[in-house]
Amino acid sequence: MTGAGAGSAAVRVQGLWKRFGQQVAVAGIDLELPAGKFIGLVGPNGAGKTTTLSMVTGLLRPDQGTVEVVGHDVWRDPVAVKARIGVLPEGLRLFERLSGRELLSYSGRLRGLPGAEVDRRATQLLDVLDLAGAQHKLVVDYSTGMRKKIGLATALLHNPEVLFLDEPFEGVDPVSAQTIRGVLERYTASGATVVFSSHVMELVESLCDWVAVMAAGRIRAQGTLAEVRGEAPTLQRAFLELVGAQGRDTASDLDWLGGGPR
Ligand SMILES: Nc1ncnc2c1ncn2[C@@H]1O[C@H](COP(=O)(O)OP(=O)(O)OP(=O)(O)O)[C@@H](O)[C@H]1O
Repeated sequence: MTGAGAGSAAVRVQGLWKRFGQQVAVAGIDLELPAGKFIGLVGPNGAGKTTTLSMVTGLLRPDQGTVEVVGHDVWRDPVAVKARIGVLPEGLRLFERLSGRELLSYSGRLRGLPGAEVDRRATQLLDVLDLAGAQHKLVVDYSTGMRKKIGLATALLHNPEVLFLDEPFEGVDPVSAQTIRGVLERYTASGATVVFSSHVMELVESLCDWVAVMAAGRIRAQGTLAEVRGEAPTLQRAFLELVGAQGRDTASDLDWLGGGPR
């Protein structure tokens, strides 16, 4: 593994902004994500997680600010960055008319890997992700969980230094989630970095050793799980306090629901 070693930053974000018309999606955030960690970017719906990950991975140009991934500027040196990262984006687009095996072969060759090595890695990834039986099926016929898994295999095939995953467990059943989790744990144990977004706190708490909390386009807290949790009993409670959502009385807003007139 080259580039960022343990102790250095895998991702460094400074003064990052993104507006869509009047809507400020990301409001001048600074982030320093340590290398070799399992990192969770958490926040409520609309917090700006996807917009942030898109800018960090070179998919969306920021209005302002800089992003460095393993020491390379994402917008000045995009090829160097893209060679070192794997991305599982939101609303993953795949080549639907290829089989899972063909998709991996194609992706591996696009990445410049030798054919024999692509085949070797593809066989192992298909096996570990429980997709060996479906490898000759067209991707269009894959279920949601299978799509996430083949997307993950594609993102891992070139052995990236940093892996970015936008809601990797959404729509995934517990068995597939466990499989994905096992692969990610093995990957970070080798010194690589995983950055994933989620709004499922229990998941983040059980997987991550480092967390950044985002709300309304700003970073509300970042640090180790223990630092962000602070005195709160769970990350969920700390999160609700950080995003200012605790104590909202939904019951009185919905007094007609259930027992009232129909
Ligand atoms: N292409 C776009 N055009 C206009 N507004 C956008 C666009 N993309 C995002 N936004 C807005 O920016 C804000 C942040 O959205 P974003 O998708 O980054 O949030 P998120 O934290 O990923 O949310 P979720 O957890 O619901 O996916 C939202 O208010 C959203 O409506």
